[in-house]
Amino acid sequence: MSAPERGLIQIVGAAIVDDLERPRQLLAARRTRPAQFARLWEFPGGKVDPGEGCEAALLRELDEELGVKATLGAEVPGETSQGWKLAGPAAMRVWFARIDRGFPLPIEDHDLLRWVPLDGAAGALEWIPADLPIVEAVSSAARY
Ligand SMILES: Nc1nc2c([nH]c(=O)n2[C@H]2C[C@H](O)[C@@H](COP(=O)(O)OP(=O)(O)OP(=O)(O)O)O2)c(=O)[nH]1
Repeated sequence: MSAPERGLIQIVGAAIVDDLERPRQLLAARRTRPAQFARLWEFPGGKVDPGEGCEAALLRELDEELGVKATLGAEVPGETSQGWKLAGPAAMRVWFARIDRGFPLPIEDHDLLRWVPLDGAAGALEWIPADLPIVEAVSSAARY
């Protein structure tokens, strides 16, 4: 996995879908903090720890935040090697993911989880603004 470059904070996020082969539904999570993002919807995930690989970090975050063991599918490629540019000095790599074990619950950082149809997902919820192009890319990557 590529190490963080040029001081950008590396974030990883999961587009959890009902089925990696024929995705129809996306699992969105509503943040509780900080104030600027509270009540906005996002991809579960978080910061990559120093020395940690991006995919390992994402699997760890999904376990901590939602209580699930997941398998990652394809990456949703962003504009840079560090993924999609977020607000501030941060970028997020995003992978499709499928839950293998556990029922997803908002254990940490979220107060609600919701499955939304991939078709129209960007308009279905109030996403973190930086996530909108990512949600659109996820929806179109899943179209077949
Ligand atoms: N997880 C996640 N973070 C996002 C998304 N979009 C977006 O702008 N962000 C921002 C919000 C935060 O500033 C940052 C992620 O940090 P975080 O707070 O989730 O990471 P963490 O759980 O490891 O945090 P912490 O324990 O160090 O506070 O990226 C998204 O879709 N998912």
